[in-house]
Amino acid sequence: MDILTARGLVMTYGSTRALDDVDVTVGAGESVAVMGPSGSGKTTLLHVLAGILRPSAGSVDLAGTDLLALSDAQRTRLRRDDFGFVFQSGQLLPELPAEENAALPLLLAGAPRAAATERAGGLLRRLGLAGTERRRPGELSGGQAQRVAIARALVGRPKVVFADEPTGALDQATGREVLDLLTSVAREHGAALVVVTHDAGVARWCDRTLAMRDGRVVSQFTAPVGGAR
Ligand SMILES: Nc1ncnc2c1ncn2[C@@H]1O[C@H](COP(=O)(O)OP(=O)(O)OP(=O)(O)O)[C@@H](O)[C@H]1O
Repeated sequence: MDILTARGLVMTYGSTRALDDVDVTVGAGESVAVMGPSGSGKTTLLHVLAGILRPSAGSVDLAGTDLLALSDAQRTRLRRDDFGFVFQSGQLLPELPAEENAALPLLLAGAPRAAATERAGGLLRRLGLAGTERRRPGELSGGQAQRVAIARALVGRPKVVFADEPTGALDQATGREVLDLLTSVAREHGAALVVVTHDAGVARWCDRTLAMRDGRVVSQFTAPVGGAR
């Protein structure tokens, strides 16, 4: 079953066609890597799929809901409830311990603190961060901070997690570890994943890789069943 379906996406900035008639579908629980040279439209695609940017043309449907037909307030709520986000560098709140950073989406949605931090703590431990729950971001390594950001992206049980170069600020070995965890934990939680990355090795962990060039999807690769997982 497809959870996210985008058709005929066009995004123009003046004379630049950042997206040029892109069709994308993402299955429920599926992980999709988006690759391509700088300027090929990867971030624009991610932002349009996530309802952050409104395309010049085309449609985006999340499980039967037309994202572009929603009001700004409805779209903001849908983003909060159904989507999780991981950015290049975690964007954690420096004053809050790891556990509360990870619990933030639940706390902002009004969940009781004990239940929210318990769920966040469980995710942090699954991500190999047992013992760091009370540390603030400044006391974590880059790889640890990104794992807190992954916990935060998943804590609200989103349908789709969007990650834009989530390992761009990490060395390659740490980056691969984090990407491996991101894909496997998203899979365990039944969340689909759309991840923009420059790391060609990422295809090992994702179900499918889209290659972009000049605003178009020029090829797609499906990972061999049972691949390197
Ligand atoms: N806000 C904007 N205003 C004008 N042009 C933009 C804007 N955002 C993106 N573009 C242009 O759209 C094209 C696609 O940009 P995008 O950031 O999506 O590419 P990308 O593949 O993510 O690149 P990178 O790997 O460097 O992050 C580029 O030519 C870029 O200059």
